[in-house]
Amino acid sequence: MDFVVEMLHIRKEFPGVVANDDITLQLRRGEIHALLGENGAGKSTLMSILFGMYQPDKGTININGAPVKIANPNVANNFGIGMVHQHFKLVSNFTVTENIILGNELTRMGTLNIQAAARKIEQLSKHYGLNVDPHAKIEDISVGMQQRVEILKMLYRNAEVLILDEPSAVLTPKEIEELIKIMLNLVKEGKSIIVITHKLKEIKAAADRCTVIRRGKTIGTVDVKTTSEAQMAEMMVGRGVSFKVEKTAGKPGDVILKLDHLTVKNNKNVAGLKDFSLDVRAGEIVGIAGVEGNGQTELVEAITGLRKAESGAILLEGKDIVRDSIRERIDKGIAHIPEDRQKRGLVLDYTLEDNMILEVYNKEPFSKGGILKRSAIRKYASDILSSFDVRSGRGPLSVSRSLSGGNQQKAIIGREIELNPSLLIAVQPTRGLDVGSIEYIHKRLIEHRDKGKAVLLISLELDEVLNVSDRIAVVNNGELIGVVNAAETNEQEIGLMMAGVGKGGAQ
Ligand SMILES: Nc1ncnc2c1ncn2[C@@H]1O[C@H](COP(=O)(O)OP(=O)(O)OP(=O)(O)O)[C@@H](O)[C@H]1O
Repeated sequence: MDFVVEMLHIRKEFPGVVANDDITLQLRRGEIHALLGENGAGKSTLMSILFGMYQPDKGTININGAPVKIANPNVANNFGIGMVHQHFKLVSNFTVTENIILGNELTRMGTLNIQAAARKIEQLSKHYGLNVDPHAKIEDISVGMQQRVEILKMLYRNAEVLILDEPSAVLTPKEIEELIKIMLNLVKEGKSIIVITHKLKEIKAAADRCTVIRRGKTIGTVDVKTTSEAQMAEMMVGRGVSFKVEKTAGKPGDVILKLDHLTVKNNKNVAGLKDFSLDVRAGEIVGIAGVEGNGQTELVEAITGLRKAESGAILLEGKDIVRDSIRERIDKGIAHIPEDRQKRGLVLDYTLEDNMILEVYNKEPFSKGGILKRSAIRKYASDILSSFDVRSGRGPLSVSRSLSGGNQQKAIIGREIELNPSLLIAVQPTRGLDVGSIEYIHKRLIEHRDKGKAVLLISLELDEVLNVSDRIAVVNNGELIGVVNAAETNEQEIGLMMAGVGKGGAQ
């Protein structure tokens, strides 16, 4: 068999955790190979080893049949291996071309030949159907386009093996479709791809084979065509997983959050949210459906106090909070699971336990007279971490940065739900989570609702909005297009409304 990469019996240990325990993955030339596993199963670690960022404690890597040592990412590049990380590594005020050639500059007699580089990038972009403008600035292009720049960066360096780490987590459904097309184009041209993803649907649509790992161990490699989504999910989690969200009808009570003709400016200083009115009641989950960038960020930031509202009112349990500080809003009962877990959700260099008390450290029993009470903090944090199954090497004492992305997300969700807020704002709560964790988080959101609390769910996953919400408010271009009952609508109707067509009536 023609394997371009073989990772055989790989072991990698971190303090307190064996991230990879005898893992084997063999990549055939010209295939798309999915790497599937729960949050913290060891996927990123394995790929970081292949990309030369970590050295394995045991095991061998063969490239084109010959054993190699990949000392660092430059060596990986020289072996034809490229990687697109979950969090892109682009300089936002540089152009596409400048980013791509960074560290690999074409020079002619000592001067940078940017035109030649731009021409090469244009050719590559055309050849692989990427549609990237080499002269655009990173800060002006969409996330999907930025990801293509990362792909181009690999191609520019002649990568033969492309590693994509959860590439669809940041994309809109349409961008995901385009990415799948691009991946299929790449393998048609002879490249080989390893893709880490939690989305079984995408594995079915794009991958040839799938290797499943669980808690650091290989469970097996399967042919995607002949294996169902449910079978793959079961291999991954070790039990059957329900894809359907179980919930009874909501029992909406008093209005908890009232948005009254709210207008909020976006970063470009024009109205990103326009004259927006919506009620969220106790005992209900209201989902916001919309294509990314249609006012969701402005909406959430105005409610949480991260952004000023231009006009209109925000009432929490009947009282206007528009002029309240962020802390005052938290104290009044608003909790927020933010979209960007690394920037807004966690202080990455703090321990997990310190992150668990970010909003309450100044209260008893966590501090008294300005002195932190460690034992109370540790107990509080440990309880959240075990109830949300946050897996890490040293429990509450783990540095948050060392956690896998999905476990970071679970820690944030646990912290916010534990505040028992009257209004929980959940933005993309299950982004990057495995199917088992998604099932659990959905259950907890519904439990929170059933305690008589209000939940505002903002998600780009239409399935999630449809399954979890009681009512769905659709936004387009910063305006409310309509509100519909989740039980009485479907993907088509919501999709049309997201495009700005039609209005529901369940306000
Ligand atoms: N640098 C590190 N130091 C200590 N522990 C680490 C480090 N990197 C990873 N780990 C631990 O190794 C385990 C595997 O993590 P890894 O990031 O490989 O998981 P993953 O499968 O990619 O998860 P996810 O789907 O959540 O991204 C986790 O328990 C994580 O906490």
